[in-house]
Amino acid sequence: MALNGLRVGVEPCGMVADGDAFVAGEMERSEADFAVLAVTHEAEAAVDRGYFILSEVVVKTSQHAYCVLGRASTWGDSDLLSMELQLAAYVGLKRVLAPELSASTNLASYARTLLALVSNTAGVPLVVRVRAEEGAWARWNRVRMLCGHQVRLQVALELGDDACDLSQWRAEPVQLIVLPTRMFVGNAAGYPVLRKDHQAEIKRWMDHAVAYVIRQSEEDEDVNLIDYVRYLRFLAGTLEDPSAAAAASAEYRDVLQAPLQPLMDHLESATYETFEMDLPKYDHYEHAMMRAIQDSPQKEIVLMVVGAGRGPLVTRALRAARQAGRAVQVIAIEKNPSALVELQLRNANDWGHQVTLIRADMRGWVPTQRADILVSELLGSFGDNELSPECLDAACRLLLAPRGVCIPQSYAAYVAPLSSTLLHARAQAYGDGHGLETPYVVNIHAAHILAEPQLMWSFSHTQPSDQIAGDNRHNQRWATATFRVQSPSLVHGLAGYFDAVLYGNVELSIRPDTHTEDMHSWFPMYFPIKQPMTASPGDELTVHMWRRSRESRTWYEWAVESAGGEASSASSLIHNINAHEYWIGH
Ligand SMILES: C[S@@+](CC[C@H](N)C(=O)[O-])C[C@H]1O[C@@H](n2cnc3c(N)ncnc32)[C@H](O)[C@@H]1O
Repeated sequence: MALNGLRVGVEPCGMVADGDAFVAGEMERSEADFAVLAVTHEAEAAVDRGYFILSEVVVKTSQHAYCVLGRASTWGDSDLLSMELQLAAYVGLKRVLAPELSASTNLASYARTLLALVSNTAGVPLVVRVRAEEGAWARWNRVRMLCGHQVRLQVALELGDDACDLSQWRAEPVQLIVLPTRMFVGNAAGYPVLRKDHQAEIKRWMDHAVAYVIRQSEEDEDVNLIDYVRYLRFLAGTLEDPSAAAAASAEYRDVLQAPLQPLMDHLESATYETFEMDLPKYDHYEHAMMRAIQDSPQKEIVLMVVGAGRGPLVTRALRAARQAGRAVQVIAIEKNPSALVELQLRNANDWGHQVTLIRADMRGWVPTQRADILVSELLGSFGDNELSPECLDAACRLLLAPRGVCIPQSYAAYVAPLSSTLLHARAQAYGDGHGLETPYVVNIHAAHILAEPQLMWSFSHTQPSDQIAGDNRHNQRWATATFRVQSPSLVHGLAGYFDAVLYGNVELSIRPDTHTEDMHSWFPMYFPIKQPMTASPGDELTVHMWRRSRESRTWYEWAVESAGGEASSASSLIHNINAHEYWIGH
């Protein structure tokens, strides 16, 4: 089952005389959701006249506007295109297909016409038709750059006989996948089907918010479009159901969220509830605690959960102790006073009053006895971005016994360059135009990750507590990583990930290649860059990243440089210098 509802349209070959009649007749008979129809009959005479006469117009009324995608006249008079767009806006068409962008198109003049059109006509986005072929992406990229990344320019990608890698198109505003009928072959019963490689490609797109257009090729004038429409619906029906975790996170696809600040702010009960639904995360914690309890040389083990929230790790600690068959005294420390109310409730109802509850900031509480095992979950999407290093340094100094263990033992942050028109546009629109120098937590979907993520830095909590420095300078970092670009791309920023060693070989990861199965607590991070950067195959992209700290603030700064030979090197700004847009409060 597709995560997004499948919408299939038909585009008849040749001109349709009456759009309304086509929609009510052939389109409905083909079981399509919409039709692609010319707006007018290329009526150049209308330009001098200043208006269209009825016989020149295909879509005459707004009656069927909801199920018609307009097609502009072939390249020619830009005044005619302008009149067509006005008419399209008038009858309420939601989009208009622009003439094809091909190898023979003069890109500058094409871009100028499109930009003039979308700048003049309020409300009707233009969809640029491109064939998926060598050089197509570079042409589109030049046009959208010339148009200043206009968000009302979108893409209709027409597939052809050749199979080519379309992953870079997933970072683009592709609204339509066009399938000419000549791409189909006949099966044993004579019905149209797609080749295996085309099927696989179409299925990949079915997980994205695109619609499909069956374009009737000239040689297929007599075919029954209903067979093609039904075949696409059949293909969608063969998709596997998404896992529960994928279904739960689907509604957050490409939604930008400000990262949580659990140290500076007090979280709400509903936020804790969302955390608690991620059972695989707590299973891993329970396993790590059980192993640490088994390995402990102490007779009576003291286990502290620092930052206990509403208590899911406390429940798992008690279970781990039972499974290990060892006597464990559990102490829960939480600074959020409201969460402490729920902790008391659970202590009475579920834990038989056996847990000691402390309302305190772990950085300042002095215990009467120290912990043999100190458990926390203070991890953000970039590992250290919820200030786990700052909190655990202090907690290890104050609370941990000399040979005690900290769960997690260590965690590391990774980045990869990313292309995503959608994420960049959303970051640009975020926060009154200040949104491009701040990171976001986002379920990254309409994007192309340009290379394998690389390590930026790590933090470890395995050193003896008396060797942890009292100031925070040792938690500052500066890292550089270089990536080799494989395909022509427009870099819109960085994807950030983390992994963590909880204890021994019990690990958590949100890196795409090592992601902990079905864990959904953490979406990746997106660090935008203000000005997207073009990169060509073979170019090197160098990412610089800083973790800086001063007084009660910690923040990241980041920059990207590209080098493709002397003449084609470029550098982004160093983003968020001195925390001027984003910081994490201590
Ligand atoms: C990400 S939540 C995890 C909560 C809980 N362990 C869970 O798994 O649902 C982090 C918790 O740590 C608490 N916290 C953060 N910094 C703290 C500090 N310095 N001292 C005590 N609690 C802290 C927050 O209030 C929050 O409840």
